[in-house]
Amino acid sequence: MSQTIVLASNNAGKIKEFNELLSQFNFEVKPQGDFHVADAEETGLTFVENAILKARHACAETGLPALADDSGIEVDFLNGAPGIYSARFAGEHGNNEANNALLLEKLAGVPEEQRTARFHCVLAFMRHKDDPTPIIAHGSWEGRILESAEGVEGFGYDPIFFVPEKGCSSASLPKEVKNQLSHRAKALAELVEAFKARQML
Ligand SMILES: O=P(O)(O)OP(=O)(O)OP(=O)(O)OC[C@H]1O[C@@H](n2cnc3c(O)ncnc32)[C@H](O)[C@@H]1O
Ligand SMILES: [Mg+2]
Repeated sequence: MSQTIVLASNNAGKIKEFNELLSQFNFEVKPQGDFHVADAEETGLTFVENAILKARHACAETGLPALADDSGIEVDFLNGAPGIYSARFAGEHGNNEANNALLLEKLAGVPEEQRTARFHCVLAFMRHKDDPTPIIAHGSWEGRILESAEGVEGFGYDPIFFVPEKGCSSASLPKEVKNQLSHRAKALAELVEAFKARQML
């Protein structure tokens, strides 16, 4: 399938990772910004609902198939917060520094074994805005919240997310390594299997 797919995201960090992860396929994936698509309203209560809302919005605006990613970090000590609200945890959408600072503050003094957390990524692929069977894929990545930021790679919560199997923050990993281990990489691998099952690849 060598077809244009709209990537229903305005997050530069995600778009970069998708370009790296999808380079092995022969779709042409263009970010929705190329079509001047603004953010969809994320009014869902689950990653799945929000991913569908974003994909449907991009399909409606462009008339093309769309792939959306709704993701975030779930912290056990905070009963799963910030979860679907990860992008706006500290109030202003996409203020990574404020979000990280607030998360560190909420975990101040909490011992290491209680700082467990995981990233989630839900992908939704829709062929058109009325597609009644979106393809949904999910990946997660286990780790814990550090006591201070480390590393300059990645985006979002990466500087404060400790990756046990590598012994460092996800912002300290080379992008190729994050792209092998991450929630997004796992979700994309699942999406590829679903595409194959539907003979779309
Ligand atoms: O909705 P779009 O336009 O895709 O962009 P967004 O930034 O609003 O994206 P989300 O609504 O899915 O919110 C995801 C939040 O989780 C964070 N996040 C998701 N994946 C991440 C990753 O791989 N590393 C670090 N932070 C991540 C990210 O920084 C955001 O704060
Ligand atoms: Mg968003």
